[in-house]
Amino acid sequence: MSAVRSKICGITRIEDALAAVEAGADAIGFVFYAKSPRAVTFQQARAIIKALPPFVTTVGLFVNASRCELGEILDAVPLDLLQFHGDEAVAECESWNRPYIKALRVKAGDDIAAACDAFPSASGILLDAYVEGVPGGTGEAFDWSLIPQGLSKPIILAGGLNPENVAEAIARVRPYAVDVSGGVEASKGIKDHAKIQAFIKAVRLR
Ligand SMILES: O=C(O)c1ccccc1N[C@@H]1O[C@H](COP(=O)(O)O)[C@@H](O)[C@H]1O
Repeated sequence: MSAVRSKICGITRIEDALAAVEAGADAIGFVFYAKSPRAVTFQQARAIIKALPPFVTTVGLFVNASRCELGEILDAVPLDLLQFHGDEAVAECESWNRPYIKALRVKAGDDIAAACDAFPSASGILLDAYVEGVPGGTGEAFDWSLIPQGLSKPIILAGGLNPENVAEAIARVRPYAVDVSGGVEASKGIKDHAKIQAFIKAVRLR
């Protein structure tokens, strides 16, 4: 099995971004969703990215953003990958001509294979927990046994992951990558560097 990649999401401070990179994270994520306690402005994200060494993937997370808002952010911030975490249709995700991943919020009865197939242009599909009324970043895990084998896209597993459960999650789901936000925080939007290190260590031990 090839190495499982990791993304630390909800970065709001330069020191947290550098701690994630130092620990070995492959990607860091910026939440451009005003209702999130981890929301960043484009100025914040730009300053953090400027402080990064090379070869770290920068991901911008959006939830049903307007074209105007998204366009302004893409003009201002050098993002490598877009993460659509709302109800965006495939045409909208594709329309920016940037690599993107699409988040699906999983609940019992969902046809995950069909949902993956609905986004053929996505670089990967992120599976997160479904929590009514909240688009993501809930800290809730979902039932990993709902994920079928042989999906058409690389799977990024998210939702309630933390240093204690990520190894089991990887063993059971065998995802391409894992994504964490709340599970490595000291408080909302502020990362705990020891938790980031423990998380990446657990990912790498798999
Ligand atoms: O982090 C947020 O605040 C957020 C807000 C809206 C949509 C998604 C959000 N985060 C993403 O949610 C998943 C799971 O997060 P957690 O580890 O359970 O806290 C992850 O992909 C985050 O990128």
